[in-house]
Amino acid sequence: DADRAFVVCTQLINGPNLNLLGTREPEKYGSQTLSDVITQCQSTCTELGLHLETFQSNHEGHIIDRIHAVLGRAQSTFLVMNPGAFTHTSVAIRDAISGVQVPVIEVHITNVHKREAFRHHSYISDIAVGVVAGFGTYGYEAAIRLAAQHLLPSSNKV
Ligand SMILES: O=C(O)[C@]1(O)C=C(c2cccc(Sc3ccccc3)c2)[C@@H](O)[C@H](O)C1
Repeated sequence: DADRAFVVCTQLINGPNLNLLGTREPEKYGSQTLSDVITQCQSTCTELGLHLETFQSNHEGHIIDRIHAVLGRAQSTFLVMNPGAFTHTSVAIRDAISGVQVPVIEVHITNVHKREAFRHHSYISDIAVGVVAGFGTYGYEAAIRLAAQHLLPSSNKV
């Protein structure tokens, strides 16, 4: 029916070093690999009737190209993004997000506000819908569920 035509796409974007997730510092970043995170996100998206596309890069420009590319991929898209260290450095990624005008939920595995001072500022947070930080890799699933509740037209028809 008409509702089924409404495709909502979750774009999961991970930044530098996150390809190595789960291989070191489990006390900080947990023991799940990025592949485990993607599997969990796919399961959550399937449960919520969302499409999922995933991307990870250690290169700022490639992340920017991916942000540009999400335009026109679906009738409705939102970004779940862990920019990694680019969170604290990249005006260019901020500008790319502003340019595409797609809602973003910023995710951090660690609570960046409990870490070094240079991690306390984000170039993304004030243009994001919201931020999930400090809940480990569950933060990704939480962000998808929050997006489904807060960003998508209400699915309960009266
Ligand atoms: O907490 C995060 O998710 C964060 O975005 C992730 C970061 C980060 C930093 C180094 C490595 C990794 S990923 C990783 C984890 C364990 C072993 C190897 C790589 C993420 C930080 O740069 C950020 O300040 C915070």
